Amino acid sequence: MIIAIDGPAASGKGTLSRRLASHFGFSHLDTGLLYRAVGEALRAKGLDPADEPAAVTIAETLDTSALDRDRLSGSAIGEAASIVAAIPAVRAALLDLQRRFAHSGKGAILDGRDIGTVVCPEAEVKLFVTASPEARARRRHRDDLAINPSVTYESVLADILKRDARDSGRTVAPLVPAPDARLLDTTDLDIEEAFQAAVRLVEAAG
Ligand SMILES: Nc1ncnc2c1ncn2[C@@H]1O[C@H](COP(=O)(O)OP(=O)(O)O)[C@@H](O)[C@H]1O
Ligand SMILES: Nc1ccn([C@@H]2O[C@H](COP(=O)(O)OP(=O)(O)O)[C@@H](O)[C@H]2O)c(=O)n1
Repeated sequence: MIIAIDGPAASGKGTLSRRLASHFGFSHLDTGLLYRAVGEALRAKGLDPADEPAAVTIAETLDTSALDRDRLSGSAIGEAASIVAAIPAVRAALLDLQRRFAHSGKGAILDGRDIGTVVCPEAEVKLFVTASPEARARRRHRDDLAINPSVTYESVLADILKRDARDSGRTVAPLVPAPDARLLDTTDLDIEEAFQAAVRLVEAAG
């Protein structure tokens, strides 16, 4: 079984995916880390994330064995990820490994922006996880404060809105719910409530 989980920044996709993976004994791939790793590699070389040939070369030779959310978190890398993610050849270079992961075991959960629409349109379960921009910014702000105590809620909200607009407005694999996705709005749900709601949706899909 393949479970596709898509949604905007800080909606709770990763938290939900990890819990569902452990509950159902499925493997999990956080596909945002692929784009973050490409963005971070460009930054580390002092290159512009919009440098298309360099971004494509990095994506084609990416070492996916060492993707670490802690190392790749942060809004600057998120922003770079969103810029490289709008380059069609970068997305093409990362597609095959995502599809192989999805079909590699008895069950896989992938979370990202285009899992239900492009990577795994055949997924048996598709969830589009969302929450109000303010709720998402509050959550991400709490996380970011641990790294940078002076970061403001307003700047986190602005970053999230800018990234969502770029992700939704790009021509290739935009952030949009698959027509057959179930919507899960977590604005007024805590982590446990969101998890229980997701389990019900997965079980209802068989
Ligand atoms: N339903 C929820 N209620 C409150 N906080 C949540 C909820 N879901 C996730 N979080 C918290 O919000 C932050 C962002 O969640 P995360 O799973 O990383 O989102 P995403 O993967 O969509 O970017 C994390 O600190 C997480 O613990
Ligand atoms: N399947 C995916 C996953 C991420 N991405 C891009 O990668 C960026 C970072 O993704 P992420 O899932 O790590 O971001 P957060 O939701 O954790 O903030 C997104 O803003 C998208 O631009 C994508 O285009 N397609």
